[in-house]
Formats: sequence, C-alpha cells, structure tokens
Amino acid sequence: MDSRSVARYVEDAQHQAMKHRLYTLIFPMDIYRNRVLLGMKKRGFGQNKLNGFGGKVEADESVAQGASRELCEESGLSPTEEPEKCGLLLFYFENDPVAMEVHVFITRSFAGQPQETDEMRPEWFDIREMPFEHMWADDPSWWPYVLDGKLFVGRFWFKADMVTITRQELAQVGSLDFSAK
Ligand SMILES: CNc1ncnc2c1ncn2[C@@H]1O[C@H](COP(=O)(O)OP(=O)(O)OP(=O)(O)O)[C@@H](O)[C@H]1O
Repeated sequence: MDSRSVARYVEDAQHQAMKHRLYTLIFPMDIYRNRVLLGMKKRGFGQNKLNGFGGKVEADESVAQGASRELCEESGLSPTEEPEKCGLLLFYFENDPVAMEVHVFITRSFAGQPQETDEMRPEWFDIREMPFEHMWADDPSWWPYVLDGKLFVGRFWFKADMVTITRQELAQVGSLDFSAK
C-alpha cells in the first residue's frame, strides 16, 4: 500500500489486506454565482459521466498537489490557494482486487478560464441542481456534505456493472488529517 494512503486507518482486516490506488477529485466552486465546474469525461474510466476533475496521484507529489495538477491538466483552471480537503472515499468494485482511495477537494480560488481538453469538457452547474443522473451513483450521497462544509468519509461497494451499489457507509468526521491521529 502507498505510504501516503490513509486507507490503513480503516479498522477492517479485509480492507487493510487490499491494495489501494490513490486518486484525487476536485471541484472548483464559484461562490459568487453558486456554481460548480464539472467535466464530461471524454475517455477512460468514467467515460461519458460528469464529475469533478482528478486522477491518479503521482509518486513524487502530495494528494493536494495531485489535485491541483489534475485540475490544470483537465480544465484549464489553476488553484491560487492550496485546495481544501473535504472528504475521503473508498471504492470497491466486484472482481477488482484494487480499491480506489479518492481524496476529495474543493477550491474557491482559481485563475484561468475553463477550456475543453482531450479528457474533459467543462461546464458550470448550479450547486443545488446537480446533474446526478449523469454522475457516478455514489455522488448524490456525499454531495450534501460538500455543500454543508462537513468533512466526510465514505465507503461504497459496486457491482461489476459499475452502477449498482450493494453496500455503503458514510459518516461525517471531525478531521481528515489522519497522520495526526
Ligand atoms: C466509483 N465512484 C466514483 N465517484 C466519483 N468519482 C470517481 C469514482 N470513481 C472514480 N472517480 C474519479 O474518477 C477519476 C478517474 O481518474 P482517471 O481518469 O482514471 O485518472 P488519470 O487522469 O490519472 O488517468 P489516465 O491519465 O487517463 O490514465 C478520478 O478523479 C477519480 O477520483
């Protein structure tokens, strides 16, 4: 397991025995107009879904750096402050021995204009009218925590169809600073 992974703090032997891959997911928020920038994923994992921006964390960067880098690469916006942590999501897919550990961030302070890239087609949405029918099935469960500014940890078990959730756990937490635990 990646030493930066916080997955080891989950008190579940089955979970701890699994390999985890680190990902980021970042949502640029326009607080003046109550909008969030989503991107239509044009290729690869989650193709044709709307989502925040993100991807795999590289070996030489922190998760926050990874979130900033992916935002620049995929949307044309660059955060002008350190992105804010808002949640941790763990995804398990039937028949896949590797769990996804997704670090969720928002940024309210960024430069640039959204631009379409090879990977994403960005579009603004009202934060209270999210297009959940075009998003991952777990998103409606935890998005309210983001809106309320509550930190959260969630685990979702997906069937191989990548749509059906067979089990889920979601809770508000006081801190996402696991290293200080
Ligand atoms: C299962 N429910 C889910 N709900 C919400 N978001 C989800 C998700 N599952 C994956 N995600 C996000 O999808 C992106 C995939 O990243 P992905 O394109 O594979 O990474 P990366 O850009 O490094 O890939 P390539 O460079 O194309 O290999 C990444 O932000 C990750 O957090």
